[in-house]
Amino acid sequence: MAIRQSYQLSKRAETMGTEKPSEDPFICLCQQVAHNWPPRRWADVSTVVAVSGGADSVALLRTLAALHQQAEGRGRLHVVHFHHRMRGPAADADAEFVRQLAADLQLEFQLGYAAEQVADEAAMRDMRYQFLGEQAHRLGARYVALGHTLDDNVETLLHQTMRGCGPAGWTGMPVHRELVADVVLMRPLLSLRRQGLTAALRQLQQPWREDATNQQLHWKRNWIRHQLLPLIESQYPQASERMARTIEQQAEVMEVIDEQARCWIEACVTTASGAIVVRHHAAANAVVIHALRKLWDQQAWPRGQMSESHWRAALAAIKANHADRFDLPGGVAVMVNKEETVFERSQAP
Ligand SMILES: Nc1ncnc2c1ncn2[C@@H]1O[C@H](COP(=O)(O)OP(=O)(O)OP(=O)(O)O)[C@@H](O)[C@H]1O
Repeated sequence: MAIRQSYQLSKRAETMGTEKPSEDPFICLCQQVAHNWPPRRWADVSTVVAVSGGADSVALLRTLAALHQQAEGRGRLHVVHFHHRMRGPAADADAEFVRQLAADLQLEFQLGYAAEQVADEAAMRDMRYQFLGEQAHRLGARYVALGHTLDDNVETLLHQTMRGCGPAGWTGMPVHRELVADVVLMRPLLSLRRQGLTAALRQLQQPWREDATNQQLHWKRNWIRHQLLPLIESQYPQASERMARTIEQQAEVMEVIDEQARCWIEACVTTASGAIVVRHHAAANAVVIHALRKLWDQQAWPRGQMSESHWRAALAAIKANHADRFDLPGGVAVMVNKEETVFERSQAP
């Protein structure tokens, strides 16, 4: 299988990089990815490709493998799968599927296991990212590539909006960011629709694994994917692409707010271990609330229980002109004086 695939890919590669979008779904996908992330930027350094076995990351792997082969780069592609120790035999089958796919593509394969079982999605993701970062360091890889698509970003936007996030929750996932020192996390498929990926895989006759949880509508994210978005798109064709553009614009707005928040902190805030002291000074509400979130993170104060109304209370304290005293979640005491507001966290979480 490896030889046949290699022949097919190099034959396809001859037509890649041409300006006109190909009608061949796989070549079209390769063109789009090469446009988003030109192989000359990554083919000479090593990349870890995070493959769950799902359609998106399988399409990512097939595409990067084809482009890498065409570019004849000096770097290596390493296929990495993380086994969460959840979902029993189905998870074993995912790992075996990815191992076999890597072997077919004649690529190196690394398998990691979660040290403990955790059901929480965010904790699972943290463990996975930690493993990916460790592997990238160990293998000397410059990039870790993930298979997130435009659909993932739009689903996140809807999810965050309905949970009442602030403006920071509308910025979506970035195309790239630092994962750990010297390793960049890349999302080469972030501007692409999922259906284009599955069309490419069908055309290649490349199977993928259906995640059992993807089929269960009790996870809210999957309800958004399978129920809500199709309903929205039945009335607003192209709604996903439009929402994706909104995400990009919102990310630009957040850059401005972030810069203003940085200046406001510099001008009005003094911090010490366990305390944030804010001299009263007018600034736009969005800037102050964003600055407070940044300050909470700098202090490593928990903000899981800080709802929008708590941030608003903190904002009102900073803008108040009378003495006051109250508590915020996470053991943060707020003391308002005439000139300044002090946020102090003395007790352990
Ligand atoms: N168990 C895993 N091992 C390695 N990489 C993973 C794993 N789970 C997710 N990823 C990476 O993170 C990306 C996003 O994960 P997410 O859970 O949203 O995707 P998925 O629905 O499981 O799979 P896919 O995106 O491959 O269809 C995947 O595209 C893949 O690159």
